Amino acid sequence: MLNIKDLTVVFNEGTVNEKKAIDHLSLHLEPGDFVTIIGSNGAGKSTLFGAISGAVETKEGTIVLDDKDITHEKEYVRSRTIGRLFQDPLRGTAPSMTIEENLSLAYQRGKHFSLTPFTHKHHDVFVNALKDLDIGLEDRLTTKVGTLSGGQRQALTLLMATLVKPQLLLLDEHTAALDPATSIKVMKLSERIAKEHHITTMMITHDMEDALKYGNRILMMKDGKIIADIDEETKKKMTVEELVRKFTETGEANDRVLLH
Ligand SMILES: Nc1ncnc2c1ncn2[C@@H]1O[C@H](COP(=O)(O)OP(=O)(O)OP(=O)(O)O)[C@@H](O)[C@H]1O
Repeated sequence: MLNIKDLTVVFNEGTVNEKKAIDHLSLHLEPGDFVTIIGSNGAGKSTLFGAISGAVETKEGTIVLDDKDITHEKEYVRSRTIGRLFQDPLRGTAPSMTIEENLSLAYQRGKHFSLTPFTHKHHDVFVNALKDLDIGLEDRLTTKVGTLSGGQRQALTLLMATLVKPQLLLLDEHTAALDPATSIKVMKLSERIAKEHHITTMMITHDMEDALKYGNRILMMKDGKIIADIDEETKKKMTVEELVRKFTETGEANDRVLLH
């Protein structure tokens, strides 16, 4: 479903600040894969998401999603089929608009007509989707999103990214800024939504326990390359300590490697 071949991304090319952030990286994902991505600061994890979502330019290589070459497709076009969540819960929702207005915008994504007035049919879709989130937002459709907590906002962003099923969901440390209990809730929600709708998902995390607990494959990155690719069977048998040891052996451990 996702096929990345020989991908290279270079920042500030030809200057003293030139940086090869992704270095001839190749990767193949199957439909429904949930891949966790680990690697220390500067390994190139977010840049990889940037290249896939079109936020950063690809210098070399190809990115093919469901048989379509999207390597040089504009970011706004890709955003119709690729959902992306960031660490900051303030990104991804419009604070001065209500929950219903935000969901309406998300619902129109990928459709070629402009905004239509909210209908009762849409209203029911939103209420049911919010009920399913189970965080008490279903009775608050007219609440302005800016007044929600970080966790509620991130859960809403997740819902918005998946209301119309994306081809690919990119989660970039999307629970890192939340308190531990809320983080677990949003993480479980992400896993459930991905599973129920069979959404191919890539998730960056610095939490080794989460990297093991969620998904069916782990990728370890260093210097813009994938240096370890752990399959489902190996992952199932692996302990957090073993994963941390593997991480340490590569010289990748730093103070952002979290153990609970
Ligand atoms: N817009 C940019 N301009 C110049 N250099 C950049 C830019 N974005 C990232 N880089 C550099 O590219 C390298 C990879 O950065 P990236 O943010 O992808 O790493 P990361 O693995 O996501 O790190 P972290 O865990 O800290 O988020 C780093 O050396 C970073 O400084």
